[in-house]
Amino acid sequence: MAPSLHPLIDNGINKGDPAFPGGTLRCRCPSDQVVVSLKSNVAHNHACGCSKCWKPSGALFSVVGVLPRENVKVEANESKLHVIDSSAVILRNACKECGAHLFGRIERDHPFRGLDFVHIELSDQKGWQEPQFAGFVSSIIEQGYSPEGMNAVRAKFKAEGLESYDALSPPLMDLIATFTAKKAGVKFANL
Ligand SMILES: N[C@@H](CCC(=O)N[C@@H](CSCO)C(=O)NCC(=O)O)C(=O)O
Ligand SMILES: [Zn+2]
Ligand SMILES: [Zn+2]
Repeated sequence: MAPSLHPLIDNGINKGDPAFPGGTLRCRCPSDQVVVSLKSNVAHNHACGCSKCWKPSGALFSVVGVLPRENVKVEANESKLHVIDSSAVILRNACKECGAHLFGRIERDHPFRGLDFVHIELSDQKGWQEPQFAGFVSSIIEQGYSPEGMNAVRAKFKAEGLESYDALSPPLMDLIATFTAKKAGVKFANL
């Protein structure tokens, strides 16, 4: 049987609406949900196989995108949120009761500081940007997925139209490298 990558990918990807203005995320509690409003669509939405991003049960990957942190606002039940690992680069604010991650924020000097990481499956609205690529694919091995199954995982992403990377997509890796180079005072030239 083909592995379950993520419910938003397994049965075909629904294209988002480029004009989608944003919407509301709710945690998975049956009542007193944590509610977060997002005032824009997400960008760089991707499947992530890393060990820290929140995955629905049974899925090998999370689906996570970014948007400017000023577009993210907790509207209800903020007291239920806690940071699950304060030593991580991305401070993931999760519901203490249901475990859903509402947003991840970076406070340290980092190329993605200013962007929050969110899971649009916590919204029941349609139009969010569809997944663009799969990142940190090999990381699922670190969580116990058999290395022999990796060809099937990458083939399934390909069949759904997504490239697999073992870190992030080339544009994001270029952003990280540019940040690192500028910080080190590197001068760019066409060598
Ligand atoms: N093999 C590791 C990789 C973890 C990792 O570097 N994850 C990335 C991507 S998360 C969203 O794309 C990252 O930036 N992590 C920073 C953080 O998680 O705070 C593993 O699987 O853990
Ligand atoms: Zn909850
Ligand atoms: Zn991740």
